[in-house]
Amino acid sequence: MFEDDPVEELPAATLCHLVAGAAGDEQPAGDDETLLIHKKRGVGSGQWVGPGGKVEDGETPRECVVREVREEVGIDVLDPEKAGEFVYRSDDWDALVHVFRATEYAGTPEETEEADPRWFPVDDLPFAEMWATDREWLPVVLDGGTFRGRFVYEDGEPREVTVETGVTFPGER
Ligand SMILES: Nc1nc2c([nH]c(=O)n2[C@H]2C[C@H](O)[C@@H](COP(=O)(O)OP(=O)(O)OP(=O)(O)O)O2)c(=O)[nH]1
Repeated sequence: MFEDDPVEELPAATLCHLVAGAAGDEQPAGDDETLLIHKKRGVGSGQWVGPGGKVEDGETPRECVVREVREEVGIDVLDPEKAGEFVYRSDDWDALVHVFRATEYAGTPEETEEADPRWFPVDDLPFAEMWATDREWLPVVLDGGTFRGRFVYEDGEPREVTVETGVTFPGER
């Protein structure tokens, strides 16, 4: 899928999708829920997204996602697992985005300068206020699956949407 795209030259970024059930004291009650943030600044501000951000020099994507979740909502994710990756291209920002799924965390999500966190039922997500193409892959990730994708936006609209599910990430957990 990335054959004609020099993805290794793109800046790397991450997203974390935390899925929690009714188990454990600090987990929300009821069926599975997932933590989204209402992003206050940066790429995608004003939308509901998974916490995450840009990978810094010398950092692995897994280290980045742990740091970004701590910075944005004040919790530690304990078991981030690679669940997907996609190329994102637009008029003003290109990236290779590594998507992680996690089920274990320590702490309580709190609002920060960057983000307002909220739990959503996994089957009732605010897609109208999310990136248009997230609906193509987020249900797969929340259901325990994997994907690879390529999304090209022009004038804020998706022009190219390609998703392959059931992929593997050799060398990743
Ligand atoms: N949900 C979703 N997130 C996306 C898409 N494309 C895309 O780049 N992102 C995410 C990946 C990163 O988490 C985020 C870009 O990084 P950021 O602006 O949050 O970076 P940062 O926290 O390091 O912030 P900053 O210091 O530059 O302000 O946008 C997309 O199509 N869907």
